[in-house]
Amino acid sequence: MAANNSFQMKIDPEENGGRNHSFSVVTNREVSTQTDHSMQGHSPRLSKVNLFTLLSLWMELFPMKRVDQENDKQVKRTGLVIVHNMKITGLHCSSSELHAGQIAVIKHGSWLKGCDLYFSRKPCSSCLKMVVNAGVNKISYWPADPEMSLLQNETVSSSSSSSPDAKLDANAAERLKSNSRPHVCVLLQPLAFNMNQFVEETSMKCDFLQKIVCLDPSFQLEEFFIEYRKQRLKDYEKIFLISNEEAHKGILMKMGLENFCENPYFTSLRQNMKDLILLLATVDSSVPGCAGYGFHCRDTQLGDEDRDQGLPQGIARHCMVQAKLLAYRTEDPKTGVGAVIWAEGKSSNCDGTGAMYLIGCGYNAYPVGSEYADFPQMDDRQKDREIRKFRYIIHAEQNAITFRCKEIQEDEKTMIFVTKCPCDECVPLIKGAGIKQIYTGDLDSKKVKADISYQKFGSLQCVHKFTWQRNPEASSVTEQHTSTVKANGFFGKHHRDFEEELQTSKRSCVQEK
Ligand SMILES: Nc1ccn([C@H]2C[C@H](O)[C@@H](COP(=O)(O)OP(=O)(O)OP(=O)(O)O)O2)c(=O)n1
Repeated sequence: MAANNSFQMKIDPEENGGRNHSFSVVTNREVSTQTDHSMQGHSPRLSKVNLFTLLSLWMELFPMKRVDQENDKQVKRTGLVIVHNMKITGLHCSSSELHAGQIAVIKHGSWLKGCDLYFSRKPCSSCLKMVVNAGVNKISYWPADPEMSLLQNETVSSSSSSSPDAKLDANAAERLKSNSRPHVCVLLQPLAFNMNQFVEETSMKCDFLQKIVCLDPSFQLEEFFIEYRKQRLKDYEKIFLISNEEAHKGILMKMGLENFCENPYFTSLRQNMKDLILLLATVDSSVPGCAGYGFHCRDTQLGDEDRDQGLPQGIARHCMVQAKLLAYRTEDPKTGVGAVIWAEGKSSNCDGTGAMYLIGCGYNAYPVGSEYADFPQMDDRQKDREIRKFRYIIHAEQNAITFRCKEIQEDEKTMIFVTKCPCDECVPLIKGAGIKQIYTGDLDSKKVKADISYQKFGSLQCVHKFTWQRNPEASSVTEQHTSTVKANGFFGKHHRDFEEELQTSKRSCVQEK
């Protein structure tokens, strides 16, 4: 068994006849919707499995109201990604009243049949039995402290270890795992070679940070970025990694993952986890939640009421980071773009995302089913227009609209978050689809290139544009940065407090002066 579950081995649980294996690790097994191949010679890209895992972690951090944080301390907040036919059909997180698995059952019901579920924590037995019953295909979870926390915790009555209930729950979950039809496992893949370095470089060059540089030439980009990421990394390691290795092994044992406790598997497991956490912290830092910048509406035609329809900055940033993660699945050899569409329902619902629910998401890629080298890949620098990529690549927004999992309702607020300014091909699509708000960067706005131009965005009417820009009410970025680092203010705060502070203090839409 130990050899079969080797961390270094390429394991296909289905081929192994091992649907019920206690765990499996898939290494170097790329799963793609579109061009199903490794794109040698191109920038490294995220595997689907890692993208879903990262999104599940990120969903755990969806900005929440303070009251939700006072939840039962034994139950950890959990993020969840629901995938059907390798396409994301749900992004959720637990709320003060409901666990992520319960929300999945409420929101998706029998549509869960055949889906793969990625949890940011091993779900408790109550959730596990319901999603197993719904006929899901696969359940993957992040191998740290489970939803029903097994960590020693001062808030838990038993002082020496986890509570008896948590232990009973771990045993029941283990039994459900072993006796159930779906494959319940830990799916983590090593990142592509140089992936973290690539993400760091592209994050610093991204439209959001570059806009700050454009508007404030004294902005110390690198210094700011490194410091901001350091803090995010510290926060996320605290949430998603068990710092004490022995405690981590103890939890893995209790979750039935004893084979992960042996070396070299344990070291590899932790390294994979740390690499993914670093990637998350880096991507998060490319849309920084301070420095006086945010998504603001500068449409002078709008009244105050319309401008106030914007999302709290913490939520807007959160959705943009989702889009940024998606962009690292791009098939464009040069420019990765991600898009995610959310809608706000009429009333707040049971989900940790409040009234917001996912409509669809995507990244720029060649048409579904195409193979690498089926289509041209060159850009404008190539004189021969025949071999340029632009007429072949499907844009992030186009994929998000095409493969949406829910319909866009005329009477609801639907919002698209896209990591790059929508081009002239996409602007009419977004408007025609009934999307009411666009959150994006406008660095490329008004640009005209030979095969792609960004002229229509500026004059787009009837869709509110929330572009990344300086909040006119905030002090300069340099002042803020210096004072925050010196005073250890924002930087020293826990991410959620920080998000909350942003939400309450700065409502988004502020007219550019
Ligand atoms: N809102 C947008 C904007 C662009 N794209 C995609 C379509 C192409 O895959 C790629 C084009 O990006 P650029 O306009 O930046 O063109 P290049 O990739 O050639 O880069 P540049 O001209 O900046 O060097 O991005 C997208 O999906 N959604």
